[in-house]
Amino acid sequence: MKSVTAKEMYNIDRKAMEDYHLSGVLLMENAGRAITEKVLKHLSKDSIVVVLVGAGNNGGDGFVIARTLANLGFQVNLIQIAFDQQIKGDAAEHKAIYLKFGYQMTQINQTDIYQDIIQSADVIIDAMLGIGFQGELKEPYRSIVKLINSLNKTVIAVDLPSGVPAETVDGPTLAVQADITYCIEAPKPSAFIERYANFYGEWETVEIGLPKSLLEACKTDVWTLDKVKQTLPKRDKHSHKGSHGRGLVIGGHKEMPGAVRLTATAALRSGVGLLTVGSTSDVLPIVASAVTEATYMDLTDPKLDFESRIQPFDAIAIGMGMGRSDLSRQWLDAVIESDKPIIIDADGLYFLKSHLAKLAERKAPTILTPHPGEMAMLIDQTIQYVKNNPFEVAKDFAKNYQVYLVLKGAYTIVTCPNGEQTINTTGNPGLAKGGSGDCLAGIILAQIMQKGSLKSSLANACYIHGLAADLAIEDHHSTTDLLATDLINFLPDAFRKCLN
Ligand SMILES: NC(=O)C1=CN([C@@H]2O[C@H](COP(=O)(O)OP(=O)(O)OC[C@H]3O[C@@H](n4cnc5c(N)ncnc54)[C@H](OP(=O)(O)O)[C@@H]3O)[C@@H](O)[C@H]2O)[C@@H](O)CC1
Ligand SMILES: [K+]
Repeated sequence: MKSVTAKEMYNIDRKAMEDYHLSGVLLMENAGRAITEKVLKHLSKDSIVVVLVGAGNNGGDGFVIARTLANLGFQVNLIQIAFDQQIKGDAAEHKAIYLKFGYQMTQINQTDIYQDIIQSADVIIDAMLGIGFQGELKEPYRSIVKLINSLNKTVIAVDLPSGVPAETVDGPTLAVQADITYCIEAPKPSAFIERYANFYGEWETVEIGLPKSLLEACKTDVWTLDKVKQTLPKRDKHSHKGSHGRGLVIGGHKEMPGAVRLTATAALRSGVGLLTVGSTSDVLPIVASAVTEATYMDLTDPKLDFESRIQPFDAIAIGMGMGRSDLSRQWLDAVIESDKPIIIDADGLYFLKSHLAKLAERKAPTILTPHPGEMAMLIDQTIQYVKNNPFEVAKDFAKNYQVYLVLKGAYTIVTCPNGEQTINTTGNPGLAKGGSGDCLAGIILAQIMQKGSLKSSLANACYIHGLAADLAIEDHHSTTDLLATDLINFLPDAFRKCLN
């Protein structure tokens, strides 16, 4: 599945019309009918349906939905939130068909009755504003949105909840609070941005007959189980431990020995061939007592030649619980100078700010795994700015510094140095705890050393991390009690689901 911006959607629409001779009226009919099909699940034969229709093509979809439902015998009230002269093009054609069928509508200037009609609804269909919405919501939409949100009705949004932009806009958000949104062909980026996502309620896509090749050409993938099944490498019968990568985890200090332990265990559970943990002499025994399958490297040993000791490894993850000592800064410097694929997390990101310019020159891939706070620190912005503009922030950063960026959040976004992005949809609020990120670093370390593209390895790692948490809360845990250790215990179930 793709996530498609408004600009991309308008382009697809235009090409569908120009190159494939699919008319706008036909696409609107398809959209309206596809959504009606879904709406039927929410109706009983006595339901009173109110369809709110705006001035643009989102409103055009509303005319088709109202006509189709009325034609099936449902009691439908259509309110046109626009003056007649504002309804143009394809929407006007469908309005004419609606009226030709003999169905009634209420006009926007009939203020005294339309509020009562909205209040009488069992189900409200919001076909007021879609991807053409820009800026701040204007009247009369503002008052209508407030009225809808004050009522306890089933609200179904067409393409987007009105008031939610396809992508971020500045200013406060006033939008329809939908129970479910039926997204035309693809969810728009705002479905994955914290400040807008809740307005969608649940969301599902509907197919309206646009050529698949046009959608597939869009750059942002919503990573689904199908994608994971297609791309997650299966182990070859003749493989040996050397075929699955030799990983090094560097981190931990005496006040935080658990982080590397989580990373190491997660890496081992995620398919790494051989794993070494490098840490301080006081941390190593604590980790070693819990992680039997790893080997260890004392990074505080004065005789250690760090540069030569990291040479045999295929990839390195650094930063988890590492602390901010001079020693850890030196480890990070050496790791950045190396020609190894590296994952920089947590305290490693703290030191990274002064090294950013070096990243673009690295010969091997660099993967950064910031949460929004760390991202904000790296770009001198507020956390809110990062959360409001995650796609743009991640893309600019990944392209500028030629890194793979895993921007963590409720929907973790993986961005490649060429700007391609994937959105993760697994995971739950149980992950909002110390230790979750350490596990993710371990899964990533293991996955990037397997076959397949780096983009799919990273997207799969995020998917499996979230899936383990989702499976953990199915029967055993809740989002309140879930610990990172529990997540690791559910990695076997997650892998089995993805590999079978
Ligand atoms: N292939 C596809 O994708 C297909 C897409 N289809 C559908 O078309 C939809 C896109 O239609 P669209 O381009 O006409 O825009 P739409 O969302 O109806 O909004 C335009 C209206 O909003 C108004 N308006 C804007 N900002 C506002 C504000 N702040 N406050 C208040 N009003 C504001 C603006 O008014 P204006 O600024 O012009 O005065 C104008 O009247 C899409 O989401 C999907 O549902 C399907 O039919 C078939 C194929
Ligand atoms: K809408």
